Amino acid sequence: MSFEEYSGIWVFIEVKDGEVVLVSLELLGAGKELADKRGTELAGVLIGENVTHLAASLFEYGADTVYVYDDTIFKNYRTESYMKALLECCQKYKPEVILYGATSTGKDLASAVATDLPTGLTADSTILDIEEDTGLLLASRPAFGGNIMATILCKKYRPQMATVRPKVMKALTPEPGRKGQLIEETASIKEEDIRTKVLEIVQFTTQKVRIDEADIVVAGGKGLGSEKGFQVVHDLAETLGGAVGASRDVVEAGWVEHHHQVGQTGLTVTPKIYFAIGISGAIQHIVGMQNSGLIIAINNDPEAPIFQSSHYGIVGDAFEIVPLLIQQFKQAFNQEVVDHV
Ligand SMILES: Cc1cc2nc3c(=O)[nH]c(=O)nc-3n(C[C@H](O)[C@H](O)[C@H](O)COP(=O)(O)OP(=O)(O)OC[C@H]3O[C@@H](n4cnc5c(N)ncnc54)[C@H](O)[C@@H]3O)c2cc1C
Repeated sequence: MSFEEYSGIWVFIEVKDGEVVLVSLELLGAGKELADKRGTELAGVLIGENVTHLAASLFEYGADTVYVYDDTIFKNYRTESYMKALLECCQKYKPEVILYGATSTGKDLASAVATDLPTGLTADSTILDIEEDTGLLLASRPAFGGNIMATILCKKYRPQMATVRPKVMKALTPEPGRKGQLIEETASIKEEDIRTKVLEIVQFTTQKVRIDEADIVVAGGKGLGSEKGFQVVHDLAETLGGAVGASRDVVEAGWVEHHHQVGQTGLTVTPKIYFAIGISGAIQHIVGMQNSGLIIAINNDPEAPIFQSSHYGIVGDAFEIVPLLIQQFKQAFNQEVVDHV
């Protein structure tokens, strides 16, 4: 494999409900730094139905080139169709690096593309850098339960690929009117070649805010005793406009659905504030929330491991403390409203 043929930093642009998802803009910001270091171009790969108009905002967020696959076959995300488009684009233009958001779509697509190319893939990266002279991508991520940062290299294959957690990188300030090169492509895949059909998309209507996109996550654990006891978590989340998270034991008890679960076998969250209420702090939970901006734990056991991973700890009974917090937050918000009138 001749590495000289490969150049350019690419970002897979994820589209949801007709809009570019935030992590793709964050990756354009991160990708721009890598592209500048290598003196190469930054490109986005935009796949979907009726998506071509979105390219304009990608140029404003730093993309020099946008490759577009706009076709009804890409209406809903399906691994086979998106993989085929991206593979063909890779084979034609040979990028040095491809970045994906570590979302369920990004993770699925990246692993399929990596297997088919084949090349290496670093999952859930939180730091990206590149060697200016060799173009070797340095993708770092927490390993061994967050105790070390591992920097993973792909020395033998191109393109190098990484998925990156949402809310870790920063999007550039958009430059209104900035222009780039739009390249419209057509993939050779046909509907009859695709084994999966999307019959229905079911929205989770019970969850007002997604936990992996929320700025505030209020998570509760088995220490709350019952589904009724867990209501304090819903109450605090509602007061703060946050999302409800949970430990696996809570999900297994059936108090909330699996899409609330934080941790190794649930979602990874990086909110600005994470409340852990009645959660012991098992390593499988910690790996899913340890990169939160501010972690506040409430637990009646002063020796609970969760306190070692928290910025603030409140030792006491959640059923006494959480209602007091709700009361204080409500008073503070009311005061703010009064102050603004
Ligand atoms: C392969 C594998 C994968 C796993 N994946 C996950 C995962 O993704 N996410 C996850 O969360 N777990 C996961 N687990 C389970 C994990 O190991 C723990 O069992 C689980 O996180 C414990 O849940 P908990 O903290 O809610 O309950 P507990 O460990 O029972 O802790 C309850 C806590 O509540 C406190 N408490 C009790 N009463 C009160 C009160 N009135 N007020 C305040 N505090 C109180 C207690 O002191 C205790 O610290 C996984 C396990 C395995 C083996």
